[in-house]
Amino acid sequence: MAAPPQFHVYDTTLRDGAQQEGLRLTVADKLRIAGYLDELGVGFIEGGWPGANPTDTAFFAAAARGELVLKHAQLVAFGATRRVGGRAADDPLVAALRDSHAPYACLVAKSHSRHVELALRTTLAENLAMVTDTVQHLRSEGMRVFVDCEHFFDGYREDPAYALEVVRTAAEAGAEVVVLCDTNGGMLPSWMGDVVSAAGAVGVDLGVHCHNDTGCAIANTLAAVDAGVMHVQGTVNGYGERTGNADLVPVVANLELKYGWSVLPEGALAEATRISHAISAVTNVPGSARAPYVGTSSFAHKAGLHASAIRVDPNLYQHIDPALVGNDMRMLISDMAGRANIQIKGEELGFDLSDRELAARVTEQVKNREAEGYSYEAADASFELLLRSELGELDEYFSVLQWRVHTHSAAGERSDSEATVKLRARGEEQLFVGEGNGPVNALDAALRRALTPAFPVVDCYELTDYRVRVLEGSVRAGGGHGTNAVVRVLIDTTDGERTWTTVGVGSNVIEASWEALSDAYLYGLLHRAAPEPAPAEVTVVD
Ligand SMILES: CC(=O)SCCNC(=O)CCNC(=O)[C@H](O)C(C)(C)COP(=O)(O)OP(=O)(O)OC[C@H]1O[C@@H](n2cnc3c(N)ncnc32)[C@H](O)[C@@H]1OP(=O)(O)O
Ligand SMILES: CC(=O)C(=O)O
Repeated sequence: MAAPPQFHVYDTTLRDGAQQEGLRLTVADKLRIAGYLDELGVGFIEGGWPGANPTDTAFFAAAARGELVLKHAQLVAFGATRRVGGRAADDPLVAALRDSHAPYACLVAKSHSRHVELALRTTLAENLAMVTDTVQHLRSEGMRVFVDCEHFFDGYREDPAYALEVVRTAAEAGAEVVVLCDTNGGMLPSWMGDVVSAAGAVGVDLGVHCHNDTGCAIANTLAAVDAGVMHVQGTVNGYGERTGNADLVPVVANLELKYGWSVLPEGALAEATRISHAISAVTNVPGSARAPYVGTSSFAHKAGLHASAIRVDPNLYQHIDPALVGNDMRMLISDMAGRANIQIKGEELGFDLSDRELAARVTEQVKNREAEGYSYEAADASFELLLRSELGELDEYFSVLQWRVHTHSAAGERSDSEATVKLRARGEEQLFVGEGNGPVNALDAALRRALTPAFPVVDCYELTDYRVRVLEGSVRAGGGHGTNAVVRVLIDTTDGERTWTTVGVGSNVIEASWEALSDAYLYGLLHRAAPEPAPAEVTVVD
């Protein structure tokens, strides 16, 4: 089934999305995001509210200067109907829409009689006059106009005749699409159809704009599509005021993949994951791992039974092929793994685990170690070390003979730490001391110094994240609690090109950190890009 020819996708990430708590966009951010939205292939990009704040005004000015070149999308300037009792032609915010140079304006208009009386503090007739005056004025200035009917669904439930009158007024004044807004986000999917159908009787193209306060924004948007709207609004990653707006990516993915409609340019949907993540990087709001279609967990499989079926056919436990949205299947290793998880993951890492007994042995090891507190799901690098060790393929790049760390602190002074690491690498015993502003930092410094003569590459390894979790009642702690509990440490390390995660478990944070740290160096050495030059001469310090 093809989408109706006039159907289009309208993005409001830069306007309603920016109304999210904690989200603050600069002009440069907005320009970058607009570029990504254009790559996604949306039909319209609502860039902000010119005249309402300097950033949005500057964004439209930058776009008009040619700093934003859109291949697919049309730029829309958002604003409101004119002030009560005034004239659209004299209204400074309406003037800012005209001056935005955007080809389209989208006007928010009140459509709920109680809002007109209480929030706008005017008559129902004056609100209609504000709609007519503003739409006609902008049309006469050459702009194309959409109207967002604020609180339409709540207004319809309370005073259907007035809500429909606002839709009719906007259409008669020249609005091309009248958008029904669930501003407070209180609707349910089964309530949408009747209301949209009633508005459909007006005879103008309708749109829908849903908020997620009932957790139903995407479902409500699709229910409105089923009832005949021709325009869907939403934001990438569901950004927006309170609980957010309808997340546009699952909306378009559902339309393309479930309805079979072509609503994006060919091939664009396969960029959805990259674009969603790229926009998260600009907004600095981490994307949800469980976001439909594009989350890092969207096609991650943990349960053993799932994995065993996936080994036969991945689609037995996936609703689509993840490649359709540019995502990947991931196999997780945990105490819920069965042989199949281990085999799939092992094969992914390049090992032959077809031997059932071998796979069963690794599975048992994983389960036992997870019971002690290890978490392989988050530490792929440690899983690979465990696997290599079980397969007898773990090269001993170094063996640690001894390590210790001291922390000195005096009242009122910053505490300093000193660590000593003694190890054997390339046949040489080395003893190095490292200092740091904490015991883990000192251990890292000592280990790095001890390894550098034999493996200079370690100098470029950098610890980028360090997470500690106290595991109350783990098997290893014998059910210990509080300060007697087992500690799990996860360390992310990078060599500038790839990043890997290792896990350590111990009865204290230093022991756990040491395990995660030394495994991080070992994994890095196993995967170093080029063979090391001949070991430098070793000088023993201490
Ligand atoms: C549902 C939505 O999310 S719509 C988008 C909402 N977004 C924003 O509000 C962000 C940008 N807003 C702003 O920067 C400011 O609110 C401005 C510049 C628009 C207005 O600021 P101020 O002039 O200081 O007014 P303030 O924000 O206190 O009140 C809004 C005014 O607009 C009026 N108003 C509200 N909706 C409308 C409307 N659809 N059409 C015309 N006027 C409206 C209110 O009645 C109020 O009027 P008053 O000044 O006579 O009391
Ligand atoms: C217009 C808009 O953002 C709303 O009604 O929610």
